[in-house]
Amino acid sequence: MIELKDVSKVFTLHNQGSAVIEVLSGVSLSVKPGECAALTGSSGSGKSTLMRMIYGNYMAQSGEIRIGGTDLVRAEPREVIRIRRETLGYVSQFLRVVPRVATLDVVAEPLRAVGVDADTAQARARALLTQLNIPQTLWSLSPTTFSGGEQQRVNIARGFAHPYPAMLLDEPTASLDAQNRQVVLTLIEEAKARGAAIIGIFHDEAARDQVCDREIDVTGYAPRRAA
Ligand SMILES: Nc1ncnc2c1ncn2[C@@H]1O[C@H](COP(=O)(O)OP(=O)(O)OP(=O)(O)O)[C@@H](O)[C@H]1O
Repeated sequence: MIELKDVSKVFTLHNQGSAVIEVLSGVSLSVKPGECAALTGSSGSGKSTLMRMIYGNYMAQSGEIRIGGTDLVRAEPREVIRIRRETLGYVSQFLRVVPRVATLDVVAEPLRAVGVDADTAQARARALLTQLNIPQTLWSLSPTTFSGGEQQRVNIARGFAHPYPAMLLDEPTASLDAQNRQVVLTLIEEAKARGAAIIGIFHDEAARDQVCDREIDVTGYAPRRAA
């Protein structure tokens, strides 16, 4: 479902004398439906960079990034947007708050975007917000003024609303209390059970051990330096 072949990433810092930072080279990996792989490796090894390339936020210099058969490295922007809407979900730690939109609609939106009717989408949003312990009194308000932890949970609810066949999770349990952390781990296990292919970054080792089937050490893709 998620397949990378010989992917590399070089940053060129045009505002700093065109300094070149080689981060990753020769990344080849494949994650099957129902499988969760954790990206590991030391700080600065390129875990977030790899995740952002798979989502299409960073351009890969070479190689192929296939999501359900489509190569995102060569896809038209319109196709990338379609894949993000239908196939590839991304859950980060932070909610990009949409001004003036009620929390219930923020969470239901990914389902509405793929054509699910309003009642069904809102029912799913209500179930997720309840599961993630967001008080009902907040559902009709915009999450702009919510606490950091509440925004994070709204973001997780939104990220799990649509059953994406592929998902990227960036520290989904960071800074959650024990109860909500367990809810997120259950959502990940449910996503795997329905066949989602998942790649995640988890600094929370116990969470990683509970939901991930294997680890991919990104340090192994450091570019070879000339001696
Ligand atoms: N937008 C960017 N422009 C230039 N360099 C970048 C950019 N993003 C990341 N880098 C560089 O790429 C390298 C890898 O960074 P990245 O954030 O992917 O590491 P990481 O493994 O996720 O680290 P951490 O565990 O500390 O979050 C670092 O040396 C960083 O400076």
